[in-house]
Amino acid sequence: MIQVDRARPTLHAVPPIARIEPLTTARALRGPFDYLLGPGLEHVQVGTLLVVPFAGRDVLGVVVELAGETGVPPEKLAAPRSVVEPGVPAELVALARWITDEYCSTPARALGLVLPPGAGRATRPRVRTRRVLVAEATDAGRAALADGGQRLTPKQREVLETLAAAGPLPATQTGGDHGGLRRLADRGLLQLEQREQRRRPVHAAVGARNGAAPPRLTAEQIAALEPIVAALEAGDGALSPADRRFLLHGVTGSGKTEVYLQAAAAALRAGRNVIVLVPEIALAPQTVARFQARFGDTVAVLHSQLGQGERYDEWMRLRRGEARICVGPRSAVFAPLADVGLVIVDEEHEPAYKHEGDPRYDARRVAARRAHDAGAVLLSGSATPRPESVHALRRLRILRRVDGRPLPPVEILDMRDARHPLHPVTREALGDVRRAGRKAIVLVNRRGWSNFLSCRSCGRVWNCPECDVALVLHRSQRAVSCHHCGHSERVPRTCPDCGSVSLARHGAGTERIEQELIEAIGDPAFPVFRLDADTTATKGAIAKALGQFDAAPAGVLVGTQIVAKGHDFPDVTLGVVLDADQTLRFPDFRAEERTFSLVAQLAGRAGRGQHGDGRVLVQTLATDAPSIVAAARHDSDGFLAGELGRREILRYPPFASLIRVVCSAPDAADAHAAADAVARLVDAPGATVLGPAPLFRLRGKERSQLVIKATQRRAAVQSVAAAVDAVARTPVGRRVSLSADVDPQ
Ligand SMILES: Nc1ncnc2c1ncn2[C@@H]1O[C@H](COP(=O)(O)OP(=O)(O)OP(=O)(O)O)[C@@H](O)[C@H]1O
Ligand SMILES: [Zn+2]
Repeated sequence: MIQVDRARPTLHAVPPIARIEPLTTARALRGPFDYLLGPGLEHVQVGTLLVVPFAGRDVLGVVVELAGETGVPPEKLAAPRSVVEPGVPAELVALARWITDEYCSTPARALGLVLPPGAGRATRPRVRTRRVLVAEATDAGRAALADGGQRLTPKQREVLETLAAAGPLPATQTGGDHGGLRRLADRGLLQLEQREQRRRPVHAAVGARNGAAPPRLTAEQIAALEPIVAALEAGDGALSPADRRFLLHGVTGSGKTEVYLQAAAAALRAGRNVIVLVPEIALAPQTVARFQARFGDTVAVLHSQLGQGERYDEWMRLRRGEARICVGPRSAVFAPLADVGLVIVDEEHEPAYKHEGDPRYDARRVAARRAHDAGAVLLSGSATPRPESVHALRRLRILRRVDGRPLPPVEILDMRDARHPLHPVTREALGDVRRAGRKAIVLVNRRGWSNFLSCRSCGRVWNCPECDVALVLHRSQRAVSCHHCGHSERVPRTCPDCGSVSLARHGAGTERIEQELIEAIGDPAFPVFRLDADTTATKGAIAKALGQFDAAPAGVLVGTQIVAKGHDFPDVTLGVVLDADQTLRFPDFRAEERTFSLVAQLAGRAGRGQHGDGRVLVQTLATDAPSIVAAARHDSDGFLAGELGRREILRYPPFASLIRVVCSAPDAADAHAAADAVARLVDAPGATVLGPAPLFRLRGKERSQLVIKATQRRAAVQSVAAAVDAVARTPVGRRVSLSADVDPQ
């Protein structure tokens, strides 16, 4: 490896040079590095994976540029050792390089996002295509069966008959052994061949009711689809990039998925390929199933719950163009499709689009970038879009549900004097649903039994020893646990400070509400299903629970936010939100947006079927909160206008970009000093630095935070990245871990 002296470049014209980013974790080394492409490597392109000698060992590297000259004397250039197949498309290399700069990351980390499944840092691929030996009868073999001209043993006849009837079969399914098959192959009676076998992922199909035939669109769906299709059919350069970015803002139940499906069909007709992002694969079984029902094997699904072999095969199908639609969560934005013509972002308001590890990318922003680079149409959709998207994208409205029903009326229930977690009106309404044999959904945005425990005599509160937060009681596990670090201990019986045995439980989570509902309803024919992180820890559990609720003739689904996510159950007539202001109590500029979307999304689950109108109840202490009032009126335009006005005054996104820097260390003074040092170094036009401010202790680490508000995003990101790097190298910086998060959620 040779570091180029960029200050005094003496350029040498030489045979092809590959600029390669080695996939190492070292932050200090700044690539790319030049390597000489000798004989046998003429076919190397941008995106080719190569094993290269680097810092005394062999590492995997990605070609990011080809060049005809170099600043390194040619005799000092090393040569790559070997090519590792498959490589990645050049456009994904460009996307990864953009992410490096956009999200304060490193080239190796960003390139790690676009590699084929299984090709981590190892210099040898860990997964490959699976091959099986396949036997197929030849014409001679068929003739031998028919005229008996060839001598065949009964066993040989049986094998040939099987193959003649079934067509090509894996050798193990022919009934013959290996030697026997070989002998028949040698006589030309059958053909033996290694063929690729696809590992096919299986998906739970929840409620894919609409089969493969598209329904007739409503007038509003047609009006929304028209400009999208026009943009897909417009030639290159006919439209500006801004005219290719759409926001489908349709009320819950307005048939947005159908618009996506038909837009995808239009893209395929135009010869282009499609990426469909969903917030979380486990929460989107209906969307996945609808795409598969409509497009069959043209759809590949990519997500982390697949086995590595399945993921590899799906990735290869996309890479080779055998599959032309990729459906998946945020990482599917890196699908290796060529010629992408349409990128869909479903439920674009969902925080799951933000990746919380380095690189801390926002898949919505990456989707916009990828669409821009590919000349593709971007189609984001939601019933409760983010103010950012309303501000930036061409908005297409759908105001009515496909079934022509109005959105259900929403009542706000004042809980300020309540003694019981369920308001009397809520109890009554549940009774009505039970008598009518329908379904209800109850949202409690917190799992566990109660939020915290305190001692009635001395006031002690049980906190996590590692984090500054209260421990939550989980009765069935007989434990109190921390929802931040997972710390868990036995439920206390006495107070260790004063010895009192009188302990108070405060608040109600899903576990307690489940119990309250069972007691209040008291009817085995009206079951209560609970859906939260505790009941769905195992793979496939969410889809299973949703499937059970869907299949039940009647009942209640109680759970955390999961219950409000885009599900389409036709017989839900009541939706209830408990403690609706809980999300407002977070000190976060998105608190209003989150609260509005939670209430509006839950409201959207009710009254979608032919069973008459739905009803929605919102229990809250903050009956006047603008986000709750607006959601109760289904007034998303009013809410968005108010929210955009507020953000403009306060300079929050979309009127500025936010960058958050968190410094954490065992010692609070170190964390604060590091944050302070970063604050002093950040210097970019139009950027203001807020903080340092203390954050609550997490996993035993004291934390200090800065928030940078920037009007010139790129300059601010660069300045923050440089400041963080500089502070990390100081004595105090070595005792602190620093992370920079662009577009924090
Ligand atoms: N034109 C149509 N005619 C009849 N049924 C339709 C039509 N379009 C969509 N549907 C059906 O209406 C139901 C609701 O559609 P869909 O789930 O796409 O709504 P949505 O807008 O995505 O709602 P949400 O925002 O709540 O997720 C689905 O069962 C879908 O198959
Ligand atoms: Zn903890």
